[in-house]
Amino acid sequence: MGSPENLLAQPVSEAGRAGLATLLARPAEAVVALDFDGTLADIVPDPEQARAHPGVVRALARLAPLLRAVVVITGRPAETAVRLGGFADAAGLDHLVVLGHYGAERWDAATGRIEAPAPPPGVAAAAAELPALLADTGAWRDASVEDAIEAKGGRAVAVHTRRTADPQGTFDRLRAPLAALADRHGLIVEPGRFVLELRPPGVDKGVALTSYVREVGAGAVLYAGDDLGDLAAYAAVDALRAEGQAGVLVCSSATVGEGAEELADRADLVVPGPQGVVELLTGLAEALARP
Ligand SMILES: O=P(O)(O)OC[C@H]1O[C@H](O[C@H]2O[C@H](CO)[C@@H](O)[C@H](O)[C@H]2O)[C@H](O)[C@@H](O)[C@@H]1O
Repeated sequence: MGSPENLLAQPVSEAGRAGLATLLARPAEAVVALDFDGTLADIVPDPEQARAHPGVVRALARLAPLLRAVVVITGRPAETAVRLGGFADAAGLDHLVVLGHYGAERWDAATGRIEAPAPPPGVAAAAAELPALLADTGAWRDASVEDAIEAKGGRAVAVHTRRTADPQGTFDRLRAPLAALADRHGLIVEPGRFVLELRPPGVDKGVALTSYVREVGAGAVLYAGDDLGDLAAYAAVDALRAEGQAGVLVCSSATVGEGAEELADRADLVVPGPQGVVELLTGLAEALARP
């Protein structure tokens, strides 16, 4: 019989292989951190129709009890990710944490409660200007402006171009006007897969991940993501590795193109979308459960 590592796909980098070996040797010190859309949930045209890939809850429930912690870090509101993920009251996930809005919000399965700061000023005012701004671009002839705007619980507002006739062209044309709108209201623009999100500055997935790793005293971290917003978490894992911690960077290659190629280039391990992430999580659980 081979070693536990041999049950799993091998990272391409030396640092990734060392990170995986440490995670498997000392799982009680390890955190597995996961993005939601594109990593745990397949990309779909309507954000409200996204769901955790079948097998995610079962794979996480097998893995979580073997590790220090499992955390989901997402641009979605925490409540949305918990609902779309089916994470509430899931057996085996009683210590799951979901950090929503890039870390501004936190849901703990242990309490079922969400901690969230007051809604940031500027979001409501920026959102009120969006319909007219989007209509003026002329890009929404075949799609609805209302369907393009995701309210995100009043803490951010996202503009989706996936359902326009020219998703990339519309995305490119909107970058400058949305940056100006965000600036006028003290917000920043977070670009993603055919989405431009106006949100408050001051937090990102890297800040959220580092703070969580320190909170639980982890010595190893595996982070899996698929989009530009995950690059901050990649940088955080690189910084932790520079401090001597173990780290593995996983890219879920949910869809090719869409602007997130840098993630695949920087990853230690590329897996084919949420199905590949489920297989990786299941493989980790099986390797760790072996006597
Ligand atoms: O941090 P994440 O969990 O990856 O969330 C980032 C954004 O994901 C969502 O948009 C993406 O998924 C949609 C559903 O599959 C898709 O239609 C869209 O094109 C993608 O960009 C979400 O709607 C955004 O609010 C998140 O910020």
